[in-house]
Amino acid sequence: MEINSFFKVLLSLILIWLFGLFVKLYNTLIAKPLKLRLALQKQGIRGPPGTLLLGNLLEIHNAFSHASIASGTSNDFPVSHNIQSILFPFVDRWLEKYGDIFMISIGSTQILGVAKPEMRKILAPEFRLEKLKGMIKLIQEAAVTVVEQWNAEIEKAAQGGIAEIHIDEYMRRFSAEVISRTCFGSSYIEGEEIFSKLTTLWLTVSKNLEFYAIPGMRHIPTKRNREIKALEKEIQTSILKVIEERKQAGIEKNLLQTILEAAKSSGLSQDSANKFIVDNCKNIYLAGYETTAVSAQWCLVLLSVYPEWQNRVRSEVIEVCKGQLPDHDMIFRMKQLTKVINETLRLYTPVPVLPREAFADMKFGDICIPKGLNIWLLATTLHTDPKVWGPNANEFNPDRFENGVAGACTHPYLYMPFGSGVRICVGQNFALLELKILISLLLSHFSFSLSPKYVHSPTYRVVIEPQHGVHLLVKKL
Ligand code: HEM
Repeated sequence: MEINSFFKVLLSLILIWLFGLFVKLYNTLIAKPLKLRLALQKQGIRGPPGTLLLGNLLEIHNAFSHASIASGTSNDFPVSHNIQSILFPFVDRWLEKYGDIFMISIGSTQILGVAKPEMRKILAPEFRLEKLKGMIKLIQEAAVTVVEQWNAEIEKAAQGGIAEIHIDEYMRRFSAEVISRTCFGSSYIEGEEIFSKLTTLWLTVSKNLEFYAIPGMRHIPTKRNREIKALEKEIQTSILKVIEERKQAGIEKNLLQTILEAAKSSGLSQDSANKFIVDNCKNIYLAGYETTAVSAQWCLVLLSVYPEWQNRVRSEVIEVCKGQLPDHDMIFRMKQLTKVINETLRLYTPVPVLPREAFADMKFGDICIPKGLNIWLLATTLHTDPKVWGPNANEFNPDRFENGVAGACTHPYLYMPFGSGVRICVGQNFALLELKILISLLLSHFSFSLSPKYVHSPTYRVVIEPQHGVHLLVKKL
């Protein structure tokens, strides 16, 4: 009898739990998206029709899978750099059909939010100008290492002083070394394991990026989700190991120490403090690693395709640096280099979509944004819109930045390689410094052109990157 009532209670609890789960799923997957859609429809905002549960997800997925790759060898490099039409053709279609603002539905979870808002307060001062000046030496050293390695490759090649260099790993190592040393006081070798696992994590997540936008998708125990979980655990262990080693070595003042102090003063339990530390370290590695490496790759590709610009920037570097390593003041004076980097980040912006979620009802101009709505700012669309940049919007023309960003487009906020608003990239100045020092040093030592092996095919795997990597023919000057 007692056992019977025990099972009855258990059954009732299970039923209540199942009912709760059903209500929650119904709300998240059906009621909430429908309510948001209706609120937008009432204001005349339209979009492609989608299915009840998946919205436009399958359409986006198919478009991604069949996106035509802009394949072209070094000899037929496209004059137009309209990567939007290659990578996000459906966006072009929807813009044409539904206007500048359209709605799509794919659920509401943001999957790769890079830093917690409260960490901004801690991180932002770490990248202030005076702090950056202190980082220059480390960046210079990492850039000099790339020069030495390329020199060694040229010596090895012995083909009239020209080497074919696959630059991807060099750019990644440079970026990783700079972040490891400036932010964490460890060398790339110590952090190598973390970077390689992060890259694997990155690639695993990016295989079906759009599906992870569905609420709860990450928690379903699929094979891929289990792989992701295992990798995250390994990354956590590796980061905690580096932190422990740093502690024992008596850490100097660096970003890691700032994060540790913030965790200590937050009054969190040991487990939560560890999670806080690991999350933030992971975010810095993720946010600053691939983005910088891939920007350097695209910049070198474009300088190879446009030798007149390569010569123009090199002349400037030689004139400003006079054989010295580029420092902060010299970098400030390099106008041609700044223009080329700006143009690279416009056409091949590494982060094409900036997601935002409205935490409260808000109004933008005439549009009422209901609480809970996800807003995606499509940087690639904004960066190549002829209404914003003029009829040559898809061409490489660094001179458009002659009078800065404000002079190049109809509104400076429409240029957003580093995002915009309160969550703008905290590492923006740091990244620009890294890129300028590296590119100017490479230009003063080498000339380069695209190797016949290079195939131009930008692809989107969390950042926009060259699908088959970049091979350059590099000659010592
Ligand atoms: C060319 C290189 C880089 C590009 C293109 C880039 C781009 C971006 C973008 C688009 C965002 C999102 C901003 C928004 O949502 O408005 C972001 C956020 C962030 N970036 Fe970067 N980034 C680069 C390098 C770096 C570096 C080197 C670091 C640090 C070492 C860094 C640290 C961060 C952090 C911490 C955030 C999160 C800020 C927040 O959410 O409050 N980034 N970055």
